[in-house]
Amino acid sequence: MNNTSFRLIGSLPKIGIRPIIDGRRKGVREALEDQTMGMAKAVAQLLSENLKYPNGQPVECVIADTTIGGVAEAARCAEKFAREGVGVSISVTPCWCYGSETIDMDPYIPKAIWGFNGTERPGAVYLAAALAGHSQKGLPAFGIYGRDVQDATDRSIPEDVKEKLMRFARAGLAVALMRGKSYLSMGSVSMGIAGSIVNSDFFESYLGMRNEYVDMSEFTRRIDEEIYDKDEFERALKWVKENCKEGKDNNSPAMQSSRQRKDWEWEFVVKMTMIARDLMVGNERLAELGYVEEAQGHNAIAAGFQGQRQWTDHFPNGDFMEAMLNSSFDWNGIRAPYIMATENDSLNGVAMLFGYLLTNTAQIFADVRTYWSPDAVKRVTGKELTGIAENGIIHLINSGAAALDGTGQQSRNGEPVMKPFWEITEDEAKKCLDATSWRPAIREYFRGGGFSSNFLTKGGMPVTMMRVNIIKGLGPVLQIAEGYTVDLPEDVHNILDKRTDPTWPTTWFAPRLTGSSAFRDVYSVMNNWGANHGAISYGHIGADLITLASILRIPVCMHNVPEEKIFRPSAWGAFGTKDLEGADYRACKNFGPLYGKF
Ligand SMILES: C[C@H](O)[C@@H](O)[C@@H](O)C(=O)CO
Ligand SMILES: [Mn+2]
Repeated sequence: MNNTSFRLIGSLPKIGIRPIIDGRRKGVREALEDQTMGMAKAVAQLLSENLKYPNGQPVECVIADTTIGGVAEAARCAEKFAREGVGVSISVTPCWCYGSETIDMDPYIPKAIWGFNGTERPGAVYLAAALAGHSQKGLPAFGIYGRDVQDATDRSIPEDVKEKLMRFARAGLAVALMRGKSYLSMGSVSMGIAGSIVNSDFFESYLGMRNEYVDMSEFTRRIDEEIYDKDEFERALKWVKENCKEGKDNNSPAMQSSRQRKDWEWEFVVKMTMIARDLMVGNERLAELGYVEEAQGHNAIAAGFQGQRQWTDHFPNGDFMEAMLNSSFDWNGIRAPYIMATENDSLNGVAMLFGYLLTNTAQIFADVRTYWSPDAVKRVTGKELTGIAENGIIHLINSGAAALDGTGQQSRNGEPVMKPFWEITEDEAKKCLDATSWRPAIREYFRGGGFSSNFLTKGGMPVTMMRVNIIKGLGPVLQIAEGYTVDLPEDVHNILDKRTDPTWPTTWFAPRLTGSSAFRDVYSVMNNWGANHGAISYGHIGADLITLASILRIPVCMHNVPEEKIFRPSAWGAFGTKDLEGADYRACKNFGPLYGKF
């Protein structure tokens, strides 16, 4: 296991816990000290036992030195949190306390309040008063209030409260982790794809991120001038020869490259992979080799590679680089994935980043290529779609950036999964590699050659497809479709796959239908998708995405998450409670992007 790959600059954000108390001494406060601090400790324990940073370490919680009964203690807490690098705050209280005198006023820190549901003391009354204060001051906060009354002596956290604490903490940490990091654009706009017109106003205002841009000629420079670790290169090439099997060449004989050229292409794409990684996060070895500036990297938590067409018309394509970096393993062992968008589609890169930061798992990048209705499948294969595929399927397929974790060759309790890197075994990494062949790139598309990863995702995995789009005059919106990967009968798969580019990785996706609007049927899901790409994350993470989007003030324009799981700041209720989607738009517009005007 190797956790050095998440080596971005900036310490990992902690979760700050603020125990809030009734400030009246000589009876009230003293009687509440233990219970209040007890709640803070219980929340800290819950979160640090259950949440992990992208490097696999447990999330760190910091509790204020004292309970907070008034503004002086609130200020001391804020000072401690700033010193400790707190990025997310949770206030807890079992009693009445003084709203605006005690709340967390930092506008950039996502915040939640848990008000104990008891009646000896009115924790819920404080919760309501503090949330009203937050709303009135334009500092939206999440309210957490257990469904069932607890006894004053009960130190446990009820299940419904746990679920909300965890959902808020995962989303809040994602916000804090991306802040101050970069999206590195390698190259420019790919084939006119709007998502690769990288929009720094969006990254700065909505994500608190910055943009770095390098020309793809930087790859040529580093290859020609040998600005990479040559020892690592030798090791990497040997590993690639042993672990990455070259697949059948689908090019016509006249178009096929010579063995000698293919061997050169392999060396070239391995170098590209190392160089892209070094550009993203730096590499101390380069400083030892005399390249001190290059050793720094761009502090990139996500990146994109233009590839098509100027690069791929001449040089080997970026498929190997993108697929390997997005995966949880390479010649350096099992490690955190690097988030990289193909075709420099930064908006899909952001969706991948959301999925990654919420789950710590590798992501699939794909074209949302074809809706196959049951009738169309019947017509071309003579077969009926059955089971979860019975209403039709969507073919997710793109050369490039799908992580090899997307083969579905990792497992938990006998089921296919995509795991955080620290849970992946050597055997599972090997299985993902064995399930992948590297097919010489189709030269009609990729004149410079290269190798495309080819695999078929195992069916039966719960997954979430997501996508950010920017709409002029409105700003960014998020789309979410939860569903499952599907196993098709082999003959059906072969007929459908051969109609496309069978050298690319395929995921058959069946969204979960709700019977209404965009989820009326599978066709409507495809028809409502806002762009050519989607990012696919393991698990049903739609509820977490909705919480995350609300913190960033990105409205969700399409989702199939059950209403009881939707958790947004309490102020959202003031924009309407009947039509949650409309209320989300109004609330996001009213509060505006977290980091300032778009
Ligand atoms: C090879 C082709 O240009 C593909 O890369 C193209 O269909 C896309 O992926 C567009 O998003
Ligand atoms: Mn594409």
